[in-house]
Amino acid sequence: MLYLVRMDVNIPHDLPAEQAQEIKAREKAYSQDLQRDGRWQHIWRVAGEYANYSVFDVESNDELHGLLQALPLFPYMKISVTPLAQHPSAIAQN
Ligand SMILES: O=C(O)CC1=CCC(=O)O1
Repeated sequence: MLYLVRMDVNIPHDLPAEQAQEIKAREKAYSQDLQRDGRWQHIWRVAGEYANYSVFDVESNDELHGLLQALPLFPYMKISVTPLAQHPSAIAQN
């Protein structure tokens, strides 16, 4: 199942810079592991915003929820999820 996910990141200004850097490093490693195993298919920066659009390919809502909840930046994110279905005019199937 495919999901379009938007993540808006809002790190509090009073979080120590070193701690923020450590969380971002863990976020990157976590994200890249999921990209390598194919479940995090795309990640795009929203131009001009501290936000991304991502596409996940997972088995269920519960699996997606588990992956998102485990994001190191999860406590500092607003996340919106859009389930994707096939478009009848698409020439490529996912
Ligand atoms: O910077 C972001 O958009 C948040 C994020 C998600 C995965 C990652 O590496 O950074």
